[in-house]
Amino acid sequence: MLRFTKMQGLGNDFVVIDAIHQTVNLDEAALRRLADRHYGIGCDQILLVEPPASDEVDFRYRIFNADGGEVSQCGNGARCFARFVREKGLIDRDEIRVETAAGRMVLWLEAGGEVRVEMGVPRHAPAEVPLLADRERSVYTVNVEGVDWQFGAVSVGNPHAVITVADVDEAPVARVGTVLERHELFPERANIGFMQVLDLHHARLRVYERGTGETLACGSGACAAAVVGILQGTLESPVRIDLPGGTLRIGWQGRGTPVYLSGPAVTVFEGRMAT
Ligand SMILES: N[C@H](CCC[C@H](N)C(=O)O)C(=O)O
Repeated sequence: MLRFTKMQGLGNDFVVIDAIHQTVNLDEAALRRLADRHYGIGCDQILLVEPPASDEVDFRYRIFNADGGEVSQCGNGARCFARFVREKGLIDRDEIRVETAAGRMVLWLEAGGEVRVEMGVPRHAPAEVPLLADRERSVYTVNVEGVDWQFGAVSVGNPHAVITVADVDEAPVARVGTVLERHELFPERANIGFMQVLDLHHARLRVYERGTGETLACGSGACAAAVVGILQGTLESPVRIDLPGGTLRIGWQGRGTPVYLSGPAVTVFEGRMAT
């Protein structure tokens, strides 16, 4: 039986598994079943907590989308990871250093119950997003079903395209998100954000996530939207991002500096599942 903890960050939900104190062998089919909301536990992503590969970090953690694909970054997941290792007594400090496939991050469990994450330095060059483009632009254009969509592109450890719209409630998230998530422009596919700027420090956002579909919140998507808005001159740090599941706070001081994400992380239930 596989022991797991169900967690959520603004409704973006996770199955978190301690792969330090139990042997975990989950192939892509097993991961998909685990994430399935009818035949399994149900979640947007699965997080595997592993021992550190070096003494410079406290843990390593791996991220898998509901489609079973492994990815390198998850902002809401990082906060839940921090809450998990602290609640399980796997660490007795509120500052946690972790390594993912995207690199190293530092997380802080804060007094008010929120978690702050240093998400790393955003990357803007097309080859680093990755995005097929001849050069870096603040705005790219793609045609979907006869309509030109303009977007900003950035990697925050995972690829994001951010489209600015007048009203996120009217945005064609599923129709356009489905096409763009797997568009040939994005060699590794992409997370597609639809952002409505409200004022210089405040925006609304919906995200069609790579490998999962639209989620109630996307932490890396909120970081990507804030970075794109700041570079396009429509936002200034700090930025409050309102997603369907709630609000995240982003700070970024500009190119070459890390982006910071703050928000909640909640344990929902513990369980065991036959795999
Ligand atoms: N779907 C994302 C991974 C999860 C990101 C999201 N849940 C977050 O909070 O950042 C990707 O394929 O890069």
